[in-house]
Amino acid sequence: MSHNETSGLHLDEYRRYGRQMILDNFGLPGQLKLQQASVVVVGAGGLGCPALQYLAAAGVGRLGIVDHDKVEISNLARQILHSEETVGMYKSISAGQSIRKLNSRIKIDVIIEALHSSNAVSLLQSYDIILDCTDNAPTRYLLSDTAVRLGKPLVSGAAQKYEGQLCVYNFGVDGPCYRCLFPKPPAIENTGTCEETGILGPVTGIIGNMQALETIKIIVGLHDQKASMFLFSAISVPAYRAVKLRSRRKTCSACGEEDAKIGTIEETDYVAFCGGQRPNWEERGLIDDKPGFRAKVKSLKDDIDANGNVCVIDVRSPTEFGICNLPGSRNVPLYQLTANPALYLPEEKTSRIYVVCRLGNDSQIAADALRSVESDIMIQDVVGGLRAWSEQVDSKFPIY
Ligand SMILES: Nc1ncnc2c1ncn2[C@@H]1O[C@H](COP(=O)(O)OP(=O)(O)OP(=O)(O)O)[C@@H](O)[C@H]1O
Ligand SMILES: [Zn+2]
Repeated sequence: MSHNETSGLHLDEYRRYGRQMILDNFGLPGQLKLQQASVVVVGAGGLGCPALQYLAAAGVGRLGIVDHDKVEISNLARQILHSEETVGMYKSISAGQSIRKLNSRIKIDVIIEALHSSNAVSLLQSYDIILDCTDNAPTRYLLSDTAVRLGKPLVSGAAQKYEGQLCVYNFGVDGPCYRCLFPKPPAIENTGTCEETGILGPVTGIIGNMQALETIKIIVGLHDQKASMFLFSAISVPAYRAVKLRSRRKTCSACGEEDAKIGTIEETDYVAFCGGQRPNWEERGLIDDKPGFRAKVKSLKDDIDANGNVCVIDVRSPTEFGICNLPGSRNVPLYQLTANPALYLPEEKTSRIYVVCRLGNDSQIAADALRSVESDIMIQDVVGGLRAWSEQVDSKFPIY
């Protein structure tokens, strides 16, 4: 294939990209800007897949894909670069393969790593634009702080249930960062994952596509550089809303004036900032260090096998407890337990209490509450809950 020396595009690429190149204010210069641009997409899930797909198709010259997770069958309803054949494969590899088939000219960096405060700057610094396609609060703050530190725009997407949001942070003369808008992390109860709250695939498709669109606009120079937040709700009329945003906050601890500043990214504990650990963050490799307060399902099983009767408190609702439960476990719904934890300490002598729920989040709250009234007994929540029990210990235990 011949290369057009004067323009920098291959001859076949005129045909390939012609439909976008003939647009007003796009032209050959726009296409060349895309070709020379580098974009890193953090998270190759519901948002990352469509974003990557359109960026690759449009001819962005270099794409980085950061994700440490593997493809699961439950991802296929929305994470459209993965397929039945790539279940079990690392998402970065699976997504990389898909977009490679779509566009063999572009450079693709497959990065199988979780973004932590220790590696964020080094992994992201060589790209022009950063896309936040992740799903958890610590990573959102980490990405925003890193974008501020590196002086790069952050195209951030979020989607849950029937709703989605899109915003470009740290862009333009005085565009705000994520911390300007959300100085405090969301309450822990409001940070559920798609697994917990549900999500409709096309909603992530819309937001992920818009992330690609905003990115292309920034690269080509079509973006008005005014800060706004785009809100989508599939079941509202109208479905779309945009809110103008104020400029950078002078007192912002990340992008504001010197004296209000947070410490370095490397020194910041983003998980602690977001209110402490959620078991699924640990399970999903988002946390480096592990506290002594939790038990893996396998150690609960070993304890039951060795000692027969162990003390297990199940904090799900009675209805859920009625669907399935661990033999010998005692049902104390979360709200009841947290209202008066002392009431639910075991009468018989025991050295250890396990607290379990469906997915391993409520149990952590309950274990904290029990610890606040009892310090002699080892109180542990069961990481991953009954879901993990079914997946790792007893495949006949129902998953619902
Ligand atoms: N710190 C991080 N570093 C790298 N990738 C991350 C980080 N945090 C989240 N991700 C990735 O972002 C993606 C988010 O996508 P999404 O929520 O659609 O997927 P999921 O977590 O597989 O879904 P589900 O909640 O249904 O299990 C995941 O693939 C996840 O691994
Ligand atoms: Zn800020």
